[in-house]
Amino acid sequence: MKITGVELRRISMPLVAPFRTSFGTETVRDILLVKVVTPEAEGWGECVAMSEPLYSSEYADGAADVIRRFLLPALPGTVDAGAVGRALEPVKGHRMAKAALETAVLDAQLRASGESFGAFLGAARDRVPCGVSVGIMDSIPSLLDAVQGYLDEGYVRIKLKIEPGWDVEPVRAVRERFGDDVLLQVDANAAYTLADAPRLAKLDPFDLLLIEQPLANDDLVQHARLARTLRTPVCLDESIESAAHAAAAIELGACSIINIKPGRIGGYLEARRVHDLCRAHGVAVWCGGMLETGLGRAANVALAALPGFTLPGDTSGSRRYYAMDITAPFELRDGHLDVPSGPGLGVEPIPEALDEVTTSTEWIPL
Ligand SMILES: O=C(O)CCC(=O)N[C@@H](C(=O)O)c1ccccc1
Repeated sequence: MKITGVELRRISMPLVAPFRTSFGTETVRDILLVKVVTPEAEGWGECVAMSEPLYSSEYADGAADVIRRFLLPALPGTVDAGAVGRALEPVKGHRMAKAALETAVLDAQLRASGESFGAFLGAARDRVPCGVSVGIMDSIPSLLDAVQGYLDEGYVRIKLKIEPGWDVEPVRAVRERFGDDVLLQVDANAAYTLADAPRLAKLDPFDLLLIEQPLANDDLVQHARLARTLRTPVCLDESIESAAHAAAAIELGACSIINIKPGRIGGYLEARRVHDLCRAHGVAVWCGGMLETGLGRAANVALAALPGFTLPGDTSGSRRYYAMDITAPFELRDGHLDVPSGPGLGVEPIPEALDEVTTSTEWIPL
């Protein structure tokens, strides 16, 4: 496709409630959107980088800068989405920025050809079961109220954020209140060290689906040592930034489940490669979330419909995070979200909603 130009747009999306993790509390999501304009169609990509480099080394201002100064100049005049990754290889890292640009090119291409994201990626289902991520709360009673509300909404899996001092007790309280049949998992966001292994082993009796990213992002060897001591399966998130990382983690026994977040991994094409690799090794995958708007959510729901996504993902309804989404809201139905079937992402930003949350736009002609 010949790219006429690219719009970098920043939006500020207030969360319906503070979302606390082991690395900070989000109250507003500052998001970089990338719009690729071609003669045939426009395409959208949502950069999942946070406003500060606390989840990973990337952050929204940095992503905009690297796209503006290095990624766009690296794109050939006419480009196919499958060639974007190769064209951007000389730039090291910046996977979330690359993912947003590649996704926007892919979306434009698919809108022009009339193919949906799900059909292109190889979706095997037309709806996906939805889990929900529950932040660290001020008290056990407020946690139980939140979990009750999400179960009432129909979520099929509960993920609890944990950190030292908020781990065994909240898990025990949820099990005691809601029973053993609720699908339950925890996410530490790298808040522990190997010295905490005895503490993490106290989670084993609660029959958790998994414990996500207990240790440091860059330490597969220690995760492998920890995995050998725990009964609860170890799942990696931040540690897996490519198919090569996934292969190394599987080889080392560092995890038995992987959370696939296309932005973290460098795009939906690499995410599919991780999916395919894991499926070949019998490693279950599920689709993670980064508080995406309906644009990123549409792409994630399409990805989550691939056959190897055998665990419910963090593909929640729009209202989990936003009172007003910038697209038509994703709404849970019987604990599932429908995979968009229209061309490309299958959703469009609603102009009025987008204008309301836009804090800056920048047009870059190519
Ligand atoms: O449902 C969602 O989109 C959020 C799921 C979630 O918990 N994301 C976590 C994570 O570590 O996976 C996160 C939150 C905020 C920022 C980055 C990551």
